[in-house]
Amino acid sequence: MGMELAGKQIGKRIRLERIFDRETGKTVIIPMDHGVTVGPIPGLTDMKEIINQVALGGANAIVIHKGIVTAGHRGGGPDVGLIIHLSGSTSLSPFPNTKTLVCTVEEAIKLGADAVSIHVNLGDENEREMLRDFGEVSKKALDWGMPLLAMVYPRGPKIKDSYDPDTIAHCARLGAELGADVVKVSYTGSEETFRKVVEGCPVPVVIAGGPKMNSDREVIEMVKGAIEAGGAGVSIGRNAFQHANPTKIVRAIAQVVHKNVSVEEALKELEG
Ligand SMILES: CC(=O)[C@@H](O)[C@H](O)C(=O)COP(=O)(O)O
Ligand SMILES: N[C@@H](CC=O)C(=O)O
Repeated sequence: MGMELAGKQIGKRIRLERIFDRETGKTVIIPMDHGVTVGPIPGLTDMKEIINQVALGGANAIVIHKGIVTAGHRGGGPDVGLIIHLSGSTSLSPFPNTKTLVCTVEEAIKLGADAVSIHVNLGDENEREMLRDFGEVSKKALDWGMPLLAMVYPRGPKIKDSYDPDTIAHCARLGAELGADVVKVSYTGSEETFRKVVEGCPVPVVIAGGPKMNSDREVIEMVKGAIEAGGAGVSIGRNAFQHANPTKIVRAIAQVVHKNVSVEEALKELEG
């Protein structure tokens, strides 16, 4: 291995340590990029405040768009890893599932990013463009020693069940094969089926949260299932920032992710 390649790999490793807990090797990521997709939804009005609340709960990293970096930087409080999202699309578009690149790896570096993320929807009519973008971004990320998180979801006319375990395993595997350091996919609904996703993917897998659930128990059970299956953590947005007490729910999730506490213990944390 030449010096140049070794140097790049140490860059990725150092940055990954800012978004993964160094002791547990796991992560609690809170994505807050929804403003681009659906506008200023509840929970994401005051970005400084919500970033502070999830950081106080022990989040390891947040995902935000480039323009929010300045607006959301607190300059105080517990540090939280910064993942800048490179993809965008809106619910207003005739092609809401076609993501386009809205930021570059170089811009993210200038903004202080610890990692970048990209979103690809498999099965979309414009899948080929998103795959081409993915390949180009992963090359740039490797060149710059910048960790890459890939959010890969099955969304398109041929997708009958976007939670089908084999389809989600395909999404995770594609993320790793195209050069992501971490992949984020939907939870398959059970520990047993999610284990197959993890086993089929050579890089860490984290779960997305999905729409706001009806109870804390549902959220915690999902996190527990993912961790028991060998998942590397979570990337949960709405179920964290739309919770009545974001700091508490993030703390409870972090207890499961990093300490593997039981569902009951985590729920007690929420009551306390
Ligand atoms: C806004 C999005 O497009 C989502 O994919 C978001 O980035 C995400 O990571 C998931 O957030 P949840 O609210 O947990 O579904
Ligand atoms: N590391 C930064 C990320 C956001 O600006 C922080 O914790 O404030």
